[in-house]
Amino acid sequence: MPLGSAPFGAPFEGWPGPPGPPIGRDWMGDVDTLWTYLIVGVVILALGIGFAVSLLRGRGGPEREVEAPTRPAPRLDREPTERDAGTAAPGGPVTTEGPAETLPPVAEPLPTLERPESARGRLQRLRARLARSNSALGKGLLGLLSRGRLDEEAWEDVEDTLIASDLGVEATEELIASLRTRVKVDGTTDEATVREWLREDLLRLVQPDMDRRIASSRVGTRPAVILVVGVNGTGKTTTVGKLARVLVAEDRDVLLGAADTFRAAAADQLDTWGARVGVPTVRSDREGADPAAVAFDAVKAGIEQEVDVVIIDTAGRLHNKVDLMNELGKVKRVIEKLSEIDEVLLVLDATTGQNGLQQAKVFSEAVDVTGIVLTKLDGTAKGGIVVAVQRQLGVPVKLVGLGEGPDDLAPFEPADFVDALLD
Ligand SMILES: Nc1nc2c(ncn2[C@@H]2O[C@H](COP(=O)(O)OP(=O)(O)OP(=O)(O)O)[C@@H](O)[C@H]2O)c(=O)[nH]1
Repeated sequence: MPLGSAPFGAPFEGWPGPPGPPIGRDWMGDVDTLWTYLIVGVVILALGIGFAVSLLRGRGGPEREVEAPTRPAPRLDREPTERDAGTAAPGGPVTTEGPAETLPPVAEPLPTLERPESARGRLQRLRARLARSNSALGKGLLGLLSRGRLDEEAWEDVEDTLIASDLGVEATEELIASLRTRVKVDGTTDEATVREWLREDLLRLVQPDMDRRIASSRVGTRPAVILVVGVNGTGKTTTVGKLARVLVAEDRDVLLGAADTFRAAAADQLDTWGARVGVPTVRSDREGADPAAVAFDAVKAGIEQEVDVVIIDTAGRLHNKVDLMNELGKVKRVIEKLSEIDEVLLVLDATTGQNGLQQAKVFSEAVDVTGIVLTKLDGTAKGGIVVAVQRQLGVPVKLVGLGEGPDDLAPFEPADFVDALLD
């Protein structure tokens, strides 16, 4: 068969041709060879295209992984904080549940953490506020006692000033009896001397020997647990936030529990306070969730994350006293399934006077109050409430709120307090 008439075409001129019998002698053999070349060519082409495509896709690889992670990141019930990234100082990074797995990097910028003011000396800084609002007590007493001859009318004025400061009847009578004796024995009304008497007597009434430390160190293998209670509006949530700052300034690793589920905004408020200093908040997304369950979760997280102290905010607004007390009792019982409660802080608004004392009585019936936080002492001339509430409950005032600023909560120091009253 002539070359040009080969049914499936012929090799180009000069094509050496495959080894074997000469072309054209066995056309069936030629066709087989042609098919072999064709198939090999197609396979090589396909492989080449496949390789090129995989190279191109390889360049876009990591971005695809971020867009479509194989498993969602473990969910935190809060905004991520610096601790989640493992960069916070005390206590190391917060761990989350679930098996260790490399997760895609979080692109969100980390919040800048604030450095709270050291707790020491805070009352000194805030002393002027205390002195300003309580000048009626200090200056009034000094003025009365050093004005010369003290007749019955003058002593009645002293008594009225003390009662008006919410010192309470019993403490007022004690103080007047002591002052009368000193005036009688000494016979002097020199202002410096009278100031010193008052200082001594007031300090004695404030009971400087009471233990005002706040449980904030780990107990064995578990964190200290602080429960914060009080009527709504007294400054409870604010106090929990400020207390977290006091403890962070003392290098404590803190975790907050938002068990005030009655008011949804309270959890957000707490979250914000915590995030500012890198402290995580355990909360529920559901308004009206069971506060005992949130408190339980918070203590559980605190144990797992090996923090130093868990502080739990509670609700203070319920339909009636019985509801409130039942709820607090339940929160307490449920926490105690995991841990003892080391501290129950009762927050009282110093401006509410007798009302505050009544609240103190009710709360102390439901939980064992171990310390009092007196808020809003900056806005009242009723510094005497410190004495009255300590006497009524037999527990110390441990902290005082002296303003709305984040570091306006100070450990209560009796001597500084009395000095401020007499400034
Ligand atoms: N002047 C002054 N204001 C304070 C002080 N402590 C708290 N406050 C203010 O009191 C108001 C009420 O505070 P919250 O912390 O929301 O009160 P709460 O007791 O948690 O109230 P609920 O969450 O409704 O139960 C806020 O405006 C605080 O800024 C303080 O020591 N001095």
